[in-house]
Amino acid sequence: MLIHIGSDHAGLELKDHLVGHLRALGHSTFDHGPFHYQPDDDYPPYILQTAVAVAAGPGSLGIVIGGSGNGEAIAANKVAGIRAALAWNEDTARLARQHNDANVLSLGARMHSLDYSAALATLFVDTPFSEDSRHIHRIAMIRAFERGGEVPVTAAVTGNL
Ligand SMILES: O=C(CO)[C@H](O)[C@H](O)COP(=O)(O)O
Repeated sequence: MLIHIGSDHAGLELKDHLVGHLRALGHSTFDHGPFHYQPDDDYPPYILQTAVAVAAGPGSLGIVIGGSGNGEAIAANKVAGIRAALAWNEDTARLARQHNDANVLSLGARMHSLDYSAALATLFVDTPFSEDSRHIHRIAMIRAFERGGEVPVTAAVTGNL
């Protein structure tokens, strides 16, 4: 599998660690930087470049990394076609794929050890989407909103009118 990866200064060490880890598992990686430690660099350019590459390459996945992973998930989710999920334990990493068909994993490098983050990345990459109809339906609603800007109306919402 091709995995695009990007970070900022706070995620640089983990990014480099994950590139080696994922390659050792047989995956291809595309490193979107940064390539040197600059303590005042900004995450949006690296993260948006990573997310755009994932959106342009169906079947590929992405991993974005910062100190918390919050801003990285926010930025990646601005790219059409991206479903980025912040994972902080095994369940959230697995469910991001099973329920959300997330194509980008966001990690907070300051929240976990290198080894634990690598375990979360492995889980994310190895877990398939469940293909359950309820999840397909919900993701389709998000995609329709992304494309047309229309908020889906549910039975519960209609009942409040
Ligand atoms: O996680 C992040 C964004 O969500 C950044 O990595 C974090 O904000 C960087 O912090 P600092 O500039 O203080 O090193």
